[in-house]
Amino acid sequence: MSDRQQVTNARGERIAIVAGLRTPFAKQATAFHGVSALDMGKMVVNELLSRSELDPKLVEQLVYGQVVQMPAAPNIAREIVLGTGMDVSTDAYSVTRACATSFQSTVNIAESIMTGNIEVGIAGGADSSSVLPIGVSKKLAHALVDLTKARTFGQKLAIFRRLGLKDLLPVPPAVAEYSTGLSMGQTAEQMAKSHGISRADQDALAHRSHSLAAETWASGVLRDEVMVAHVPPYKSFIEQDNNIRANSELESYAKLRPVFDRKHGTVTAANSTPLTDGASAILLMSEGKAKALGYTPIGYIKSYAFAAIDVWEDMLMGPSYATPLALKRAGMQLEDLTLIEMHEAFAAQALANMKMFASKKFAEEKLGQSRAIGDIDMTRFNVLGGSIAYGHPFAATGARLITQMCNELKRRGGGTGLTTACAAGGLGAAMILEVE
Ligand SMILES: CC(=O)SCCNC(=O)CCNC(=O)[C@H](O)C(C)(C)COP(=O)(O)OP(=O)(O)OC[C@H]1O[C@@H](n2cnc3c(N)ncnc32)[C@H](O)[C@@H]1OP(=O)(O)O
Repeated sequence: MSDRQQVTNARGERIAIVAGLRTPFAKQATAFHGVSALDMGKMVVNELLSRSELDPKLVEQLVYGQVVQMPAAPNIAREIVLGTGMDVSTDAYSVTRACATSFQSTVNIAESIMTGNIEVGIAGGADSSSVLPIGVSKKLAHALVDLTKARTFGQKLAIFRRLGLKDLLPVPPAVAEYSTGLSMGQTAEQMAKSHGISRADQDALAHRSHSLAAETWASGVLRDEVMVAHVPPYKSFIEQDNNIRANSELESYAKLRPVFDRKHGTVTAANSTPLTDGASAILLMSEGKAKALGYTPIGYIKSYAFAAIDVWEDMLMGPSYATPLALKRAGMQLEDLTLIEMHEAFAAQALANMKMFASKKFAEEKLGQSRAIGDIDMTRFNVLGGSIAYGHPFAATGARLITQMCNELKRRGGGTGLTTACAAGGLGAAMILEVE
């Protein structure tokens, strides 16, 4: 069996990315405070359809995701269809793959096109860190269920007596690994220590990210892929990501105290992604359908791969496992790529992955291959800045990376670009895009 992946339908047509769009990304409890992931998802899908001038009836499937679930609307994809101008007969389902969720939704639509089940679909993801499903303690939840079964006043009183004051406190969702209890930030600390990533290197990468993202916004190129979002009840709007720091001084990064290991740590608010609100969406079609409808795709999917590793150590190392698979499936080496876009969950995580890309030992011991994945040339790496600056609404990030990569490759006259992300659960995603 060949290692090469055939990302085409039965007619040999490629999977075309026709357009991509996102809302601006806003720091927690700022411009999108009170706006749910579902509402942001509706905004972006509506605007994508309107900008594409596509008859909604032609969209056969919508696959969407969110990481922090809204219990009242568990199938966010279907709610988007029902809450926008889309046709009610558009099939819709939701997926989750933690921070790689919109890589997954994009692949789901691509695979539906590859099998010939559909010709046109929309993928994406949204997350809100401001509208959260605040839960109750396990003891209170247990008691509330028991209360529904209690028949007498005495039985009800006995149930209340089991509860202490702290059992009544609300419980927000944790940005932590379920099976280890470690937060993502603690995992980043762990990776900084096991891979010898210095505080100075982390701060320098974060500073680079902000500086490049600020330059990119100033250049005006993001206007094509970032909508102006009018925030319900439509008294305010946000037109630009609000976490990016233009003209920030590297010295100010060094002054911050570490957050996740206050005594010996190196991971700070400045070299981590902030908690963020936002949504993104991508319109995909078979190459033939795109052509028939008169669209010029912004890119095509050349290969993709997902990988999974253990969660106890180096859990955010997914790019180092998924990338070699995607490269092999594309029949390429790292140095063949025009650009590389790696999700920066934390500077420590991105730098640890970059170090492992260059390590022959890692390749031999962990990947079973004699050659290192390759040295990352910084002139091709996250050239427009990364998630540390733009922010990271978990499920929306993958589609941001894919869209931004296609548009930047196009501006550079075409080529191939790798987009890759780590995700909770020890997962990794990689997708290689080609642009003419
Ligand atoms: C697979 C994955 O992607 S895993 C990743 C999942 N995501 C996460 O885990 C989110 C991680 N991030 C977080 O939890 C939070 O952003 C934290 C805990 C790191 C920081 O939260 P907060 O303390 O609320 O951050 P906040 O924005 O208030 O910044 C704290 C301080 O640092 C300062 N600061 C932040 N960034 C910078 C910067 N780039 N330069 C200088 N100062 C900065 C702020 O101005 C603020 O200063 P102040 O206290 O004087 O006002």
